[in-house]
Amino acid sequence: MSGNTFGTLFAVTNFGESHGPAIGCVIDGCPPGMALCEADIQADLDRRRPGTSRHVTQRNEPDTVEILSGVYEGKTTGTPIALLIRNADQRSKDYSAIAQSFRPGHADYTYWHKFGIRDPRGGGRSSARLTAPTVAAGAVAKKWLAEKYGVSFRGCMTQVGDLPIPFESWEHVPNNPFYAPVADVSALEDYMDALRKAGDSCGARIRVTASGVPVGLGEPLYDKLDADIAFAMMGLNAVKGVEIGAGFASVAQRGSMHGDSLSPEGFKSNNAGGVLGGISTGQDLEVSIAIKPTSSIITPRESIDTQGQPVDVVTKGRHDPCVGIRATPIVEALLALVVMEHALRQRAQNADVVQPVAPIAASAI
Ligand SMILES: C=C(O[C@@H]1CC(C(=O)O)=C[C@@H](OP(=O)(O)O)[C@H]1O)C(=O)O
Repeated sequence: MSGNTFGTLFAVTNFGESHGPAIGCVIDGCPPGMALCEADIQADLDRRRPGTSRHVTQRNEPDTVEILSGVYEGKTTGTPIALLIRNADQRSKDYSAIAQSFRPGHADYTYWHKFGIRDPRGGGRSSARLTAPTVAAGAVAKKWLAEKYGVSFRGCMTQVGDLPIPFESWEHVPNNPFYAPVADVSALEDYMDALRKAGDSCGARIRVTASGVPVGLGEPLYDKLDADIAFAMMGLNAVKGVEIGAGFASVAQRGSMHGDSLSPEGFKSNNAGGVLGGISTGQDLEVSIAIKPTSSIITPRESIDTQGQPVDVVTKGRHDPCVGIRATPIVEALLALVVMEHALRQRAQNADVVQPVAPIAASAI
């Protein structure tokens, strides 16, 4: 294994580089018989694609998906589904000045040492552009999970840099370029405009939830549902932290408060984030991630070149001052891939298990 395939039963192999001819993925293990067309996938790709506001990279990629295999007469056939997204707007000369040096905080340094060779154009394989195939695969998983179990996914930005974003309503999320759950995003716009002017970057916190997840998904020990969620999230570029449910706040909670009380009507809180003992409770899965500031910035920084000599690094080109702004659809897709994998496992092992007590309905909290 070389780290390019996610999942076993629903295995997604990602390929390509930011400035190569195309990027994409092959999904092996999608159940047959599901209606699937490009439009089902394109909607999520359009939510992630670059160049859609002044707050993100100005690289203009249509990110049009082509289904090359695995679908016949509009239905999945159970064979590998190959999804292709052509690169259309590369500007590789922006990278010539830093081809022989390392951007502080970037994978340039580790790729060079690991492989002894790297494609420096647009970050090559380490580019955030490689999140597009993840979103495409996630859209396929989301569709199957919605049709089979009624699972739905949504996410939002809850902090940009040092500016917390209060939660007002999910309704606002599709109406602004930040995926912020607030009606008025002027404070976020001002924050990002000032940051861009300063030639700097910032991090973000993203929340993602899955609703309607059946109780019982996950494994007791090494493949816990929450462990796999953390594994998936840490596989996303720039992620430095993952929280499930109350997360780090649970350190300061008392047991009398943290444990979610049960009633015949449902759970009374969701500190567990929808997972107990590595297995889904039927409540919403609640995940938050911390994304670091983008490493490609125009502010000069101290570094070294490939000969070990000191250099000042200035990154030219078209970059996201906050990669978190476009992260929400990616994080939803990753959660969908994890739930898909565990839903297929559960179907394989426990489809005939008779519940001694019917699972309680997910609470309305
Ligand atoms: C193109 C995308 O984002 C890119 C992510 C990226 C990086 O280094 O991660 C660098 C930039 O690429 P380039 O310099 O090649 O234009 C971004 O524009 C995308 O998300 O589709």
